[in-house]
Amino acid sequence: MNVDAILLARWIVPVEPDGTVLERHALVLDGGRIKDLLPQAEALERYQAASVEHFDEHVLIPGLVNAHTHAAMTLMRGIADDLPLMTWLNDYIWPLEAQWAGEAFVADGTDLAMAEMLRGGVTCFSDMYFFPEIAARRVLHSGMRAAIGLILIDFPTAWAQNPDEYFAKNLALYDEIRHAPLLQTAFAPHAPYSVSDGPLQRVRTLAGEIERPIHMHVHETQDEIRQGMQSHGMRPLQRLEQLDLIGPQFIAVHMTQLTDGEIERYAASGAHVVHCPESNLKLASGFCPVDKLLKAGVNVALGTDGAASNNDLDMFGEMRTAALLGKAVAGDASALPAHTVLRMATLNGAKALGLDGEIGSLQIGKAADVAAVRLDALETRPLFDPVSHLVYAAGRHQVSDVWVAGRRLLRRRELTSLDLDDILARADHWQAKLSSHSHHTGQP
Ligand SMILES: CSC[C@H]1O[C@@H](n2cnc3c(O)ncnc32)[C@H](O)[C@@H]1O
Ligand SMILES: [Zn+2]
Repeated sequence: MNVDAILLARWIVPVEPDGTVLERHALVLDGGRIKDLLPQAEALERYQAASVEHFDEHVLIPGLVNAHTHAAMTLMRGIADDLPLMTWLNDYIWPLEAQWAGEAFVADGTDLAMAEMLRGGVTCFSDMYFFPEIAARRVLHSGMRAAIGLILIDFPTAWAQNPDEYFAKNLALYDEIRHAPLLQTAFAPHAPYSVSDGPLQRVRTLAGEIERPIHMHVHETQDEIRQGMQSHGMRPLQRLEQLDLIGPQFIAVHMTQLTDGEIERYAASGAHVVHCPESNLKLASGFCPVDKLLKAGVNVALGTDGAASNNDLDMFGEMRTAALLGKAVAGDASALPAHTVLRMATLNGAKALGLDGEIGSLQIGKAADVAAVRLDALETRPLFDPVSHLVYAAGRHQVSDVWVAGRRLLRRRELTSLDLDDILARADHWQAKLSSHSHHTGQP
């Protein structure tokens, strides 16, 4: 039988149904999908491929899913460090965004983010940022897969002046890209402290009607809880429950402030969590009780958050931090073992986005979203367990190749769809512009 490609790999970690590591197997790709997964000799006997390639020092894994980011914020990497969330947002980030975050900023920042993510094995990301139609256009150009946030916030921005305009633009964007095979949309109301009840009720209704997830920052800091108690007389999660938002379509990002009762109710609701450990650590926001959530049955995915609070989009780093922090928070070295964390960074992200039928594991019939990671570097020798190395020892620079829907977007570390020199030149241009702003405002 004729197929597009056979990838002969030293190891393959399909992630589903369990933590099995397949040795010297072949991944057969055809028409953008995984056609087969079988021992190498059998693959070469059964299939004639346009391309047969050896990955003798590599492990093939499902493409990583960055389940929460603000892609264009790469252009603000390192501009406002060492601050707590609300000072960071109110005094630095929101004023900068008010001045600079227009169409060109979003296009250039999203390209920079996608170049960084592809070189780190990420094939799919869930984005939340202004001018989402521009991000969507850039994602289409790159060949990556993404869930584009249909954003909503109470205050006027360069993108929309009031809730009616936010909804009109979001629904027009949903309509425009609903048939693009690699693009999804998700409602993205910013946070409980920045979106009022009326617009949230409208999100609830629309999300039910057009069957889209709702992606929101929730319980990020203790301050958010205090403010919620003051303004609404209840904790933000309870308010969202009363607004009937919490259910299988809901994706709460951060969740560092949770009581045992809230964990129990959240698990029963079928809603998802995106854990962003590095952003939480850098902003000193708090600790998400990941082990408790997983044990309660909550689907917990992994995200980097934006590059202005992380300060990178490195899902390898995020996996390592999640594993180490998860153990410390649980007070249990057996919490968040390596395979669980790899699953959080792949299948759980896909599940949160409603894409687990399509991506997240190397299962026959799923889309061919794959990353090849070289494990012959001295930093990953000797090797007893490739999954252990992926989470605890490997770095993103060991990613050699990446495919999205069978299209090779990274070939031996070279980007094939994005022009790196041009992206870097545009990053330099924004560095110059934003530096003048910093001087003007006296910010660091
Ligand atoms: C409405 S577009 C997204 C909005 O979110 C801001 N943002 C980035 N990181 C965080 C975070 O960790 N918590 C809350 N808000 C965040 C970003 O700057 C945009 O204004
Ligand atoms: Zn965020």
